[in-house]
Amino acid sequence: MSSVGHIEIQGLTLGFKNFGMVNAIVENISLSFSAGSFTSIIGPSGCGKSTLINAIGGHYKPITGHILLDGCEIKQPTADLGIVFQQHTLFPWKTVIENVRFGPIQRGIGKNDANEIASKYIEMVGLSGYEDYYPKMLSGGMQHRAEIARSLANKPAVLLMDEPFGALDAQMRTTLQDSLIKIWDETNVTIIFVTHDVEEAIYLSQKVVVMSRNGGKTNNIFDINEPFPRNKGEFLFSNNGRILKEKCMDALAI
Ligand SMILES: Nc1ncnc2c1ncn2[C@@H]1O[C@H](COP(=O)(O)OP(=O)(O)OP(=O)(O)O)[C@@H](O)[C@H]1O
Repeated sequence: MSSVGHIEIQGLTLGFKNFGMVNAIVENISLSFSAGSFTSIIGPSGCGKSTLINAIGGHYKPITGHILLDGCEIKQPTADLGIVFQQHTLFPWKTVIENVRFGPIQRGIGKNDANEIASKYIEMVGLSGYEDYYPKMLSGGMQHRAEIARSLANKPAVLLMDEPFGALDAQMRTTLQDSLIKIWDETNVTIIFVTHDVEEAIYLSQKVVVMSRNGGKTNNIFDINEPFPRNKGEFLFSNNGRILKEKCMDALAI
């Protein structure tokens, strides 16, 4: 079990100012993500999933309430909070290894050590041999792998993922899902994963949080008590898998 990466959300309200008025998106939610856990967040479009994940990443300030990482208030983005988005954010003018070692070098780590760190995570995501490729020379799935390696190279306590596999075809998605579970197992990082795909949420996570249409309420939280490693096909079509899927779909319809 990991000792770092515990996120605690207390009475959180998030919103945006429009014409001088604050429009609350997420209202008074409280949630806990234990250190080293894997949680998925699902919910209807526009309910505030991305807003919440960005706030956990230190990009939005709460209107009220608190977001704590291991007991300390999150006030700004830090290396402890890695974020992977659906859209690619790799530097196009840098190679894979230059992208991945960027964070460590920014943190003052020497080039040789940064290369070693980068190589470790490039290998972990299955991109060995592509170190000197530029992003445009990689497929969409490979770019996602490089993004994940770049986040992991900062040794974050928490990895926040906002629909990272949303734009990929089904086969690539399954491959990356399996890679992610392996990476989670190897790193013990806390993962908070936003997705539209109920099956993806159930397959990957220990817990699924369903946000509601109004005020992003999180009253429906389902524990996925299926041991890892999971067999995707078997689990999703098992009685347990089907019941969980139905429960999530019902909660989404509220
Ligand atoms: N920068 C912003 N300024 C004003 N309103 C915003 C801003 N960002 C998001 N919103 C609004 O906040 C609400 C929630 O958006 P958010 O992107 O968090 O939803 P979501 O659940 O992630 O949606 P989707 O599933 O479609 O990605 C939306 O109504 C959106 O218009």
